[in-house]
Amino acid sequence: MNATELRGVTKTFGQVTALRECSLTLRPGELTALLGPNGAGKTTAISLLLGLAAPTAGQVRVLGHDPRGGAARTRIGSMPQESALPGGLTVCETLRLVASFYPAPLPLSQVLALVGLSELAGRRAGQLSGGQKRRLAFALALVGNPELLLIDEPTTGMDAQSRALFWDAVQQLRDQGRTLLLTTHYLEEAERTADRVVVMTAGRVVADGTPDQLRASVGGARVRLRCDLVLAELQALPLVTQASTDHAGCAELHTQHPEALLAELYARRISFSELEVTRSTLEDAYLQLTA
Ligand SMILES: Nc1ncnc2c1ncn2[C@@H]1O[C@H](COP(=O)(O)OP(=O)(O)OP(=O)(O)O)[C@@H](O)[C@H]1O
Repeated sequence: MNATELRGVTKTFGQVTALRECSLTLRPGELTALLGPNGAGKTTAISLLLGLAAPTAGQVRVLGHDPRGGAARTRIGSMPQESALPGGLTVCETLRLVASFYPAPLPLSQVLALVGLSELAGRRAGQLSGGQKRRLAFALALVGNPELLLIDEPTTGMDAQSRALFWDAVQQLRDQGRTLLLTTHYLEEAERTADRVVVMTAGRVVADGTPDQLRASVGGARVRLRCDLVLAELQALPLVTQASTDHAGCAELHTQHPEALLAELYARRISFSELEVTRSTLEDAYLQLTA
C-alpha cells in the first residue's frame, strides 16, 4: 500500500505537545484541507510528513515509505508557509535549479503558465512582490512533477486574482490525479474546493469528512432579519441556538429549524424585514468544532 498517513502520532517539543495521538490518512487523488486555529499542529503534521522531524510516538508513512528515508522524497512537492528564495536568480533560473534535482520534472513553461508567472520568467526573485513570491514558491513545489503536494497556508498574502488563479491550478493538479494536502485559514476557499476537510485543535483531529458532512454535523441555518427585539429577547426565542446583532442593527440567529422559527415569529406577531436565510457554512461547523 502506498499509504500517506500519521498513525497515532504524538510530537512534543520540550514541554509543548504539538500533536497528541493524531491520526490522519490522505486518500490518493484527493484534495484534503487541514484546518485549525493557530498552534493546532498543522505545520507540525506537515513537517512530519516531509520527514523534517521525527514523531515522538506513533508512525508516519508517506507514499508507503518512512519520510525520513530518501525513497519518497522526489515524489513529494512542498510549499512551506515561508520560503527563502535566492534573490539574485531569475524566476526561470530558480525553477531550473530546483527541477534539476528531480528525475522527471515538468516543462518549465507549463509550470510558469499554471502559476501565472510566464511574463515574469526573467525577473529576479528578489524583485518580485510578496504575492508573486508565493506563486514562485508554488511553482517550486510543482516543478518536480510530484504525486503528493503538501502546501502550508498557500494563499496568505495573495490578492483576490492570485488566489483565484491558485485554486484553479490546484483543481487542475487534482484532476491530474495528484494527492494534495493544504492548510488554510480561508474556510470559504476550503469549502469550495476540498474533497475532504480535517479539523484539528490542540494537536488532535476533531473532525474529518466532506465539506457537506461537516456542514450537516452542525445542521440548520442562519436567519438574518431586521426587527425591534433586543439581544436578550432574540436569545430567548424558542429554537434559536445562537443570536447576535450587527452594527447595522440586524439580528443574526442560528437555528436547526428555520421554517419553524419563522412560523414562531409570525405566531408571536413579531414584525421583521430584510429576511435572509442561508444554510450553515463550513465556518459555522468549524467555529463549533474548535470552540
Ligand atoms: N520547533 C518547535 N519548538 C517548540 N515548539 C514548537 C515548535 N514547532 C511548533 N511548536 C509548537 O507546537 C504547537 C503547534 O504548532 P504548529 O506550527 O504546528 O501549529 P499550526 O496549526 O501550524 O499553527 P498556525 O496556524 O499558526 O500556522 C504550537 O504551540 C507551537 O508553538
